Amino acid sequence: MLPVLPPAILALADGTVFLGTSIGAAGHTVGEVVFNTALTGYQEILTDPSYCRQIVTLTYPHIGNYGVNEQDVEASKVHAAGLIIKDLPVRASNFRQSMTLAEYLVREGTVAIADIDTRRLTRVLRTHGAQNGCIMGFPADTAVTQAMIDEAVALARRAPSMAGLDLAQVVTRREPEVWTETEWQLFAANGEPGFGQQTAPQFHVVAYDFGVKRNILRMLAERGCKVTVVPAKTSAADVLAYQPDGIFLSNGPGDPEPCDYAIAAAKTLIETGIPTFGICLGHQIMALASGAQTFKMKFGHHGANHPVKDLDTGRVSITSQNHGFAVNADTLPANLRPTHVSLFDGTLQGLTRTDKPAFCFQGHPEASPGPHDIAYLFDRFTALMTQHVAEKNNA
Ligand SMILES: NC(=O)CC[C@H](N)C(=O)O
Repeated sequence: MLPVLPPAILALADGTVFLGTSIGAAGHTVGEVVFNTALTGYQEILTDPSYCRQIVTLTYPHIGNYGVNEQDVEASKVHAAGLIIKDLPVRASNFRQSMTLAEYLVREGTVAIADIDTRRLTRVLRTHGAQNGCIMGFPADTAVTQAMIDEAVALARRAPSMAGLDLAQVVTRREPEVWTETEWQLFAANGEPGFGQQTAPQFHVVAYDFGVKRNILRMLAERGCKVTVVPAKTSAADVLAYQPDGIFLSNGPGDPEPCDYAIAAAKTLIETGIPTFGICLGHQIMALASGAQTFKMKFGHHGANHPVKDLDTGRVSITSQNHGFAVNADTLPANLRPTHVSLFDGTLQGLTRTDKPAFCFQGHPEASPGPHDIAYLFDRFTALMTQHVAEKNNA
C-alpha cells in the first residue's frame, strides 16, 4: 500500500486554491507569493533575508535533489515565509549534503507545499501580480475540509500588503560585527579547492545590515576589505566614527520608502564623499536619499538569468535578481545617472551619482545563487576606495 502523504493547502488572496503535499513543518504561514525562476540555489534563496514575509515558488520543477548543507546559506536561518514547489525528488544526493530539503524545512519550522502546478500558479502571479497567500501543512492522517480551505483563503486576505512595510528593522543584526570570512575560506573549510586569493585588508568598509547576504560580505572581504557590519539604525555619525574608507548599503526585505532612518543616514554619508556602494534595497535607499522615488512592481524580478545592459559599455550581463520594488526612472534628479537597465522590462538596474563617488545596483552582483557576470561592480567599489585613500593621503 502506498504511504498516505501529509496534505497541504495553498490559498491565494484572490481565492485560487491548490491542494498538495506538506513537505515542511506542520502549521500555517502567510506572505506575499512570488515566483523565482532559478534552476538551482534553493538553500541560498530560502535563507536570503530579502525574502522575509514572502512565500517563494520555484518554477524549476525538481527541487531538493542535492539536499542541504551547512555552507550554502546566506544567513543563519531560513527567512522565506514558506516554499512552494512542484516535485520533491524521492532521493537527494550530493557529497556535501548533511540532510534532505524536507528535513531542513522541518528543522527550520518552514511550512512548505509540493505536488502543485507551479506553472499555473506562476501564470496567476504574472497575470494578476504578486499577491498574498497562505500555506497550511497538516500531519499525514488529516482529512482536508472545505472549512480549512476557507480559513486559508481568509488568512491570505488578512495578511498585510508589502507596500509600506519596513522589514529591514526586523531582520537586521542587533550589534556591530567585524566580518572576515571570504568565499575562498568557505570553500577551503568545506574540503574543496579554493579559487580565490585571500588579500590582507587594505580598506575598512562599514556595511549597513538591512538583511545583508553573507556572500556580499565574503566578496568584500575577498577584495581586501575589513568589513564592519552595523545594525540598520546606526546613525551616520556612528558610521563616521569608524573612519571608513567605504560605505556599503545592503540588500534587504520590504518597502524601501518607510526606511527613513536609513535614507537620512545614506544622504549624510554620501555627501561626505566617502565611496558608497548599494545593492538592491541599498540601491533603492541610495536613490531615495538622492531625491528619486520608488514604486512597487507588478510581480518583481526573482531569478538567476535576467539580462541587464551596462549603458556605458553596451555589455549585457546575465544577473541574479530578487526585488519587488524599483526606482522610478522618471524621478531621477540631475546628479543621478542611470548606468544599467533590465532587458526584460526596461526598468532601472543601476545608478551612479555624478557629483559623488556613490553608485548602486538593483540586482545581485554577489549571485548566491546565480552567475557572477556583474561581480565587476565590487572591483569598481575597491577602485573608488583606492582613489579616495590616495586623495586623503595626498591632502
Ligand atoms: N533583495 C532586495 O534587497 C530586495 C529589495 C526590496 N525589498 C524589494 O523587494 O525590492
